[in-house]
Formats: sequence, structure tokens, C-alpha cells
Amino acid sequence: MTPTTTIAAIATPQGRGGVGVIRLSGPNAFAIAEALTSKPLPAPRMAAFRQFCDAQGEVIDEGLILCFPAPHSFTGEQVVEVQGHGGVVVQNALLTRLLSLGATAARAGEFSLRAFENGKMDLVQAEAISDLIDASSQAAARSAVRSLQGAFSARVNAVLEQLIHLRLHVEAAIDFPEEEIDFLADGRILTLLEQVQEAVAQVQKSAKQGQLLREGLQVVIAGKPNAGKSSLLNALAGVDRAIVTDIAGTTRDVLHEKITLNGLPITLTDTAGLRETGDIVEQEGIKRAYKEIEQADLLLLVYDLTTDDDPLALADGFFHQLDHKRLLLIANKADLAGQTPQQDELNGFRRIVLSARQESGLETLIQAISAHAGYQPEETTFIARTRHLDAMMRCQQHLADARVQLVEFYAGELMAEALRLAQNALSEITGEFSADDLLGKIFGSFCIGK
Ligand SMILES: Nc1nc2c(c(=O)[nH]1)N(C=O)[C@@H](CNc1ccc(C(=O)N[C@@H](CCC(=O)O)C(=O)O)cc1)CN2
Ligand SMILES: Nc1nc2c(ncn2[C@@H]2O[C@H](COP(=O)(O)OP(=O)(O)OP(=O)(O)O)[C@@H](O)[C@H]2O)c(=O)[nH]1
Ligand SMILES: [Mg+2]
Repeated sequence: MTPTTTIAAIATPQGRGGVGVIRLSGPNAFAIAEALTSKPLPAPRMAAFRQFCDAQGEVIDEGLILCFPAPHSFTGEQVVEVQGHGGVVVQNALLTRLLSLGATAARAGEFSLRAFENGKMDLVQAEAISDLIDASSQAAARSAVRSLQGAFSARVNAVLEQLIHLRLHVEAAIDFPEEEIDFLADGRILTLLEQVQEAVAQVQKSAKQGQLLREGLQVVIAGKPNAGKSSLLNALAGVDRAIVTDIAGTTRDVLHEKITLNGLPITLTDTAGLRETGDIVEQEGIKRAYKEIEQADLLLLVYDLTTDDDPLALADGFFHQLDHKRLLLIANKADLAGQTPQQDELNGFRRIVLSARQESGLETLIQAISAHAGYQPEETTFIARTRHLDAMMRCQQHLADARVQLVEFYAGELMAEALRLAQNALSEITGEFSADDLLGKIFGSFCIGK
């Protein structure tokens, strides 16, 4: 084993601020802090005012120092906070001094990784810290705090307990072969298995909401030139973001705008009008539009009601293989066409009649977008990631396999093995069972100092 280093990093953002905090964590944190201040440290968890000096005794900054003896700290190690003034130059000078005193510059996520390794939190909670910092809506932030406080972990652990209970029954059935057939066939094990499947399904449902809050929804606006795509983006964003003119082919570049609808973070994308063109710049814009269309969670196909464009023919022409569920038809310029904003269906496609310029019919569109995402905000939603959903999906596959082994083959051993794999998959969520590269991937995506 490599000896544990003492790591240091600036914990506050790089920039101007009233206060800038540098954290130290590791076995030499206290010794390094003492050398920095040339004074005894204050009592644990008590702030003291100190001067922070360089090797020549020159004052770099003055501020507060705070010590957290192991294991009662964020990381579970000795932790010191050096709270100086918030400025890029002075903070870097302090950090450099700490490095010269023997500290090592922390890698991204290294404080959180240590907290995880020392049992201060599980993987879901560590991820929740990162998601809280990156939350793009109030609802996302609240659900990240819920995960941080253990709401998600508690649900996973409850299912794990059920699963372990089931495994004990199955192992017992295998260990007493004379009773095997009866034990496996009497329905008790099947009932337990179905209860576990249902419990996982419930957590999956909640986690799906949490993942939506974390990742948000990619909504791409597409259609022919002049249909009113940029006008729609501006209307939904509530700001005059995209250039709108009556010249067809106004938008060239792809434009992203982040908004939240009822707490759901959404990235709205405006694209160049789709048409055959000889203009090279426009061609490039259209190429980029198609790239966005491919990646959209939801596509708004905007067309102009005052033209004789047939939206279904347009949809077919622009995106032949498109999944119907991903497409919403937007009949724009209702004001000019003398139509009232409304919602209806066209050959199985949902259609919304609205006026982007007059901003009428937008509420209906917003509702349709939320409904498309299956977004149902609840007070108990916890933040979740694709990684978690993936683990639960694999858990369900193993449970389904266990069921087949039981009901079709009465194969106790094979059922037991499937259940073991199901448990491993579920345990990956909280990190109880994990591959090393998984940890590297997760913590590497954190910011430095976290
Ligand atoms: N100044 C400062 N503020 C901060 C942090 C920090 O590191 N420093 N945090 C950084 O993320 C968050 C708070 N996280 C923390 C989590 C645990 C402990 C801690 O001392 N835990 C001890 C004692 C617990 C207790 O007294 O109840 C322990 O777990 O034993 C400290 C900060 C947000 N605010
Ligand atoms: N009356 C009326 N005019 C609209 C409406 N929406 C857009 N327009 C007008 O239609 C013209 C084109 O609007 P844009 O939003 O630039 O259209 P676009 O689809 O982004 O066009 P390109 O960027 O060229 O592909 C502008 O003159 C808008 O003011 C609407 O609902 N009603
Ligand atoms: Mg435009």
C-alpha cells in the first residue's frame, strides 16, 4: 500500500470573493498548518485568527484557521481549513506554500473519494454532492440534497435486505435437497421474488424522475426556414435570444438556451431551417441541425399555418425513420391563420396550434413537454444518474432470470447464482460492490477541491 498523502486544494471558486478557503486533508495536515502559521493550532473545530507566512516569514495573507481531528471531519482524516481572502493570486500563493510544506495537490474529487473510502458516505451520497453543485434548478438541488442525506441509499439498502432474505431461503432449499422440490415449488420463494422485483421497480420509477432532474431534457426545434423556430425559442426562453427576421435562412448556427419548466431543466436548441440550398454556410448549418435532431429527446417540428405545408410530409421528408413518440408538431402563426391555439392529433402525432409571436398556446406546449418527459415532480424525488438506472436494469434482468430458473426449471443452484448477480448489480449503486475503474470515472468528474 502507498502511504497516504496529505492533499491540498482551493475549495472556493477561482475568482474574486470575500473569502477563499483552502482545505488540507491527511496525516500531516496539522503539522503543515502549524508550519504555515508558526503557532499552535486552535482547539478542534474552533476558528482562530492567524497570519499565513511564506518560508522567509513574510505574510502572504491573514485569516482564520480551523482544524478537524480524524475521524471527525469531512474526509475522516485530519482536516485543516485555511480561510484567507478570495483572490486568485493570493489563494495560489497560499496553496504553493502548502505544497512546499509537504502537501500534494489534490486531484479532482479526491476529498470526496477519501470520504467514501473512509466510510463517511456511500457512492450515491458522494455523487449527490457533485450533482448538488451542478444542479440547474431548485427542484434538482432539493433532490440532490435528499440523496446526500441518504434517501436514495436507504431505499436501495431496503431492497438489498429483501434480496438477501430471499437468497437465504433459496440457499436453504439447496442445502436441504430432500426438501428442495417442495420448498422451491410451494410458492413462498416465488412470492418473495416477486416482492423484490416490485420493490426494485418502485425505486426505478423514482430514480427515473431523479435522473430527469439531473440530466434535463434535450428539446430541439426544427422545421423549414421562416416557420418561426427562433421566435418559438425566444418565447419559451422569455428572452430575445435568437435573431428573428422575415428572411428565410436567418438562423445558421445551432443555438442552445437553458430554461426550466416547472422545475425540469431543459436545453432548448434552435436550428437552421431545413431546405435544399446552394449556400455553403447554410448547408453547414443544416448539417449541424441534423446532428442535433438525432440526439434530441424531443423534437418540435415547427411549420407555418399560412403556407400549404403538410406537416406529415415534412416530417417524413426531413426525418424518415423518426420515432413518432419523439415528435411534436407545432402549427405556428395561428394568429395569421385565424386559428385558436389548441391541441389535437394528426395521424397519431400530437399537434399544438400556437402563435410564437403572440405567445399564445405556450402553456399547452409546456404541459406537453413535461408530459412527454413523464415528469411528475414529487417532494420525495432524489437525484439519480444513468449509472444507477443501468445497475437497476441489470438487477431486474438477473431477477427475471432467477424467476425462469425457478418456475421453468426448478433449478435452485442456477436461481441462487442469478440472485447473487442481482445483488451485486444493486450493490454497485451505493458502491458496496464496485470495480476500481468505476470509482476513477465517478470521482474524476468532480471539480478540484471537492
Ligand atoms: N467550511 C466548510 N463548509 C462546508 C464544507 C467544508 O468542508 N468546509 N463542506 C464540504 O463538503 C460541506 C459540509 N460537509 C461536512 C460534512 C461533515 C463534516 C464533519 O466535520 N463531520 C464530522 C462531524 C459530524 C458532526 O459533528 O455531526 C464527522 O462526520 O465525524 C464537515 C463538513 C458544506 N460546507
Ligand atoms: N404573425 C406571426 N408571425 C410570426 C410568428 N412566428 C414567427 N413569425 C414571423 O415569421 C418570421 C420568421 O420567424 P423566425 O422565428 O425567424 O423563423 P425561423 O423558423 O427561425 O426561420 P429561419 O431561422 O430562417 O429558419 C419573422 O418575421 C417572425 O416575426 C407567429 O406566431 N405569428
Ligand atoms: Mg431562425
